[in-house]
Amino acid sequence: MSAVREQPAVPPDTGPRRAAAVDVEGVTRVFGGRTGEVVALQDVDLRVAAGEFVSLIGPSGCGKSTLLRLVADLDEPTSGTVRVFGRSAREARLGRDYGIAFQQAGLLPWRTVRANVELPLALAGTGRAGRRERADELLALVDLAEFADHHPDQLSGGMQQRVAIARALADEPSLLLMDEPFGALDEMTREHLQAQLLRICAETRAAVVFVTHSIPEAVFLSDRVVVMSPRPGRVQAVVPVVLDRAGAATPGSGPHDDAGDDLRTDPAFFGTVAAVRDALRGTAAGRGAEVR
Ligand SMILES: Nc1ncnc2c1ncn2[C@@H]1O[C@H](COP(=O)(O)OP(=O)(O)OP(=O)(O)O)[C@@H](O)[C@H]1O
Repeated sequence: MSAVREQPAVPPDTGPRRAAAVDVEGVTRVFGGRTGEVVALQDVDLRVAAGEFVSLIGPSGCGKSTLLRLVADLDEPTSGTVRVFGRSAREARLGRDYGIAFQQAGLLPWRTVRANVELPLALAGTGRAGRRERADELLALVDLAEFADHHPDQLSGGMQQRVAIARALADEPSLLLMDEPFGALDEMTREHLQAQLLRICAETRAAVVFVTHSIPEAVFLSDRVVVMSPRPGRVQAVVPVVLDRAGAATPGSGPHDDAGDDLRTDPAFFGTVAAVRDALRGTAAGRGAEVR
């Protein structure tokens, strides 16, 4: 446990100075309310390097979504700073530096599924033919090609989430902010999309900040798993994930072609799952953490 805790939430700066995808420094977020103040986050530091995949995990109410919302400039810290590729969170939002897929799909009900996926491309000025081609490619990726002309209310919750994931990927952002994007999906679809997400991130070199309640999901996807403590939310532990992803990606098997079964049965995978579980037990002892 102590070896795990010693891992920094801020990875060492290597090579020439390059802006981190996400740089959260000393962030506190206090919500005021009639029943008193809630310190959702206290003095949180988190640095996500360009191209790095970091998951946030922790008991319900520990501030994971709040942290993601601060990075996405959907909320502001009470104190501390948030920078995205060296810019303020607001500048990054205006510059569309990232794609978002949150728990609620947030699709526009009056647009077709294809038109929803095309939206970031339209904002980026991509021509009609290019938008359509890319949207259809992404809809095929999330197995929704035949629903391109449907409207969101004709789709199940899980299908809507998959549309939101396709939309988040449309403009090949260098940063993806994902809040339990696979939460409403069945296990097989979930594993398939996890593997697809890894493949896409490897191809596009996108950094990802990913909120989940699932320890195996966090370990399967991440370079580092950040374990947060219950209120006030803080970074409690950081568990590095060292898996032989390249070795598992042989043709016909591994995360690049199927659901990543080779990795999921690797002893190193189980060992890391156990390390995250231990870290969570440390943070959530007696508090009934909602983690699987
Ligand atoms: N807009 C708000 N106003 C008041 N309190 C809030 C607001 N948003 C979040 N909180 C509080 O901040 C704390 C952290 O909430 P947050 O949603 O970030 O937790 P979480 O770790 O994402 O939880 P879960 O795993 O259940 O989704 C909670 O106590 C919550 O009640």
